Amino acid sequence: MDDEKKAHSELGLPNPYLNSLDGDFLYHLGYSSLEARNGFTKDGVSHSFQDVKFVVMGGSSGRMRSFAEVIAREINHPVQTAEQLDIHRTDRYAFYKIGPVLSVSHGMGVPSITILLHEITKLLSYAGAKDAVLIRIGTSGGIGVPPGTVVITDKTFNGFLKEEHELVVLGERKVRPAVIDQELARAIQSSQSDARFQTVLGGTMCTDDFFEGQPLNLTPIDCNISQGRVDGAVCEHSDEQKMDFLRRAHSCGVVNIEMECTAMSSLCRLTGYKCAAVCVALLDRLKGDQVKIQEEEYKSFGMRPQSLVASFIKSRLSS
Ligand SMILES: O=P(O)(O)O[C@@H]1C[C@H](O)[C@@H](CO)O1
Ligand SMILES: O=c1cc[nH]c(=O)[nH]1
Repeated sequence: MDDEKKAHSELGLPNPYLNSLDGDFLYHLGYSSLEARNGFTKDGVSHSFQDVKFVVMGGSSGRMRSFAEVIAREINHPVQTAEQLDIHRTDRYAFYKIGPVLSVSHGMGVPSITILLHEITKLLSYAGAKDAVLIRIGTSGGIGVPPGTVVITDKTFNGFLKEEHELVVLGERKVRPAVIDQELARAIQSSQSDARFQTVLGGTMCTDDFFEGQPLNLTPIDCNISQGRVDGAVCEHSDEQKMDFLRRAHSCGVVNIEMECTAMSSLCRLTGYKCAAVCVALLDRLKGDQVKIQEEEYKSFGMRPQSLVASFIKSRLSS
């Protein structure tokens, strides 16, 4: 085996340079490869990342704090308060460890989740937790599904309605396949224990903006409207163009729109980690753009992906 292939296979990540690093500091998480391998101490107690089986991620720090306490209760973890479960070292990402579960915030959009995914998959790989599963619990705009529906993603699309993720590396456009694990998506759906809400398996479109569209200007605007809202500070497309695009997306199987899924599915495919996206729809975009949801409803909708993923993790841990 040549040196490059050997380096790659030792860590299990597709980067031959990693093995020659003299220690790797995961700057945005605040942990080092040494701590990933050997464990770390918090409040005088030793912890390891080697036992991690699930990494649950979501945009906001409050949601991930809540999920830390939800999953602690579900799996009867000896420690149940967010303060005790909190292992954050930087203020970039909220970070909790609940036995075999990490609960981590990822911020909004592809750049923010991408940084987390690079660092968290290195952390898992250094720790030898190669079988860990990554699950995003989020909010989204539905297309043709009622608000409150929980969408478990079975296909991830970019704003061109392709199952691809695009990025610019060294001044060149790179296109990577963005495919998601079907068996995992179905297993999450079938683990639902709370029958008070609807779930659907369906396509999720990832965009680089909540309002207009992608920053890339590579195609005519009507091919690339993305979330296509007409209520941003700037809007250069018409409401009719928006509706045509949303209907076209729906006819391709897209049932919700968010801002992270193709980055996650394409990076996980390359790093070898299984991943899933479980997002509640806050509105039906075929009926409007404004998210006018009341606070109580927002809170209860936000708990749905948490409840579903907690049931899934509980069932996996007890099987
Ligand atoms: O996980 P969250 O609720 O942050 O996911 C969606 C996609 C964007 O990050 C954000 C836009 O409101 O919500
Ligand atoms: O419409 C929406 C709602 C939540 N998140 C999104 O990205 N879009």
